[in-house]
Amino acid sequence: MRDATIKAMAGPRPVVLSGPSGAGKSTLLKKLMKEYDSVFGFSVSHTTRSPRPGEENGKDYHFVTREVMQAGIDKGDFIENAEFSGNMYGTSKAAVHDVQAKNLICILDIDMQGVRNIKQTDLNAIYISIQPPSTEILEKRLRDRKTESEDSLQRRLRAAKVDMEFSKEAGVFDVVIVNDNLDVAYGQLKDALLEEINMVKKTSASS
Ligand SMILES: Nc1ncnc2c1ncn2[C@@H]1O[C@H](COP(=O)(O)OP(=O)(O)OP(=O)(O)O)[C@@H](O)[C@H]1O
Ligand SMILES: Nc1nc2c(ncn2[C@@H]2O[C@H](COP(=O)(O)O)[C@@H](O)[C@H]2O)c(=O)[nH]1
Repeated sequence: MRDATIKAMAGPRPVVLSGPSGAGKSTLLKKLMKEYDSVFGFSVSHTTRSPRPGEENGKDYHFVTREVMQAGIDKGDFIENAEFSGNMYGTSKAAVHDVQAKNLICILDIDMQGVRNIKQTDLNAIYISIQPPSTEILEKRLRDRKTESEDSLQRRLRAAKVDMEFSKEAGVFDVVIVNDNLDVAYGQLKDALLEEINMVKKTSASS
């Protein structure tokens, strides 16, 4: 079992969104956070990749060097960390703590290595996999997003194949959503989280 420091902040169950790069995790979670801004809070990960146009340091990610990230890992500041497509990514204890301290549902957007590692903590998360309708559509979405070099795109597509198999493993995910039509997928995501959403709304109305 990994470090259980986070357990002390027991509140609503965190939500882990995972799935191939380009499947639509950020798109869905941004919609969710817009509709329920007083219910969800985003766990801001650290990464060594460069910011994309429009991404803000401290909001989308904490953009750091490998040296800074490794020092934080060595100090025990991270719940989990992974290497993905040539860059380091990780969830700090502070990122989750900051959201839970506000009594919000903490959303983590992490890859499958992160899922495996978070599963070994006391976080008691709800695990949701966002999958693309097909690898062809995934590739088109990633290309159209225009954020990746050809090398990064190919690495992400290779990782996607493994991820798509991982999503079929029994007992890993509570819900698997195929993000074909965005509105349908968003409806399924809301349905999966309805109980938690209502619980947080009820708690904040009574306090
Ligand atoms: N249902 C959908 N139909 C068509 N396009 C979509 C749909 N969902 C998301 N997209 C588009 O696909 C692209 C990838 O989506 P998004 O960036 O949300 O993926 P992601 O899973 O968060 O990727 P990453 O893990 O790399 O951050 C974006 O350009 C987004 O606008
Ligand atoms: N294990 C972790 N994976 C993470 C974290 N933050 C993001 N991610 C995943 O990385 C890929 C690529 O993200 P991108 O923003 O460069 O497209 C994607 O699958 C994310 O889910 C993290 O803290 N830990």
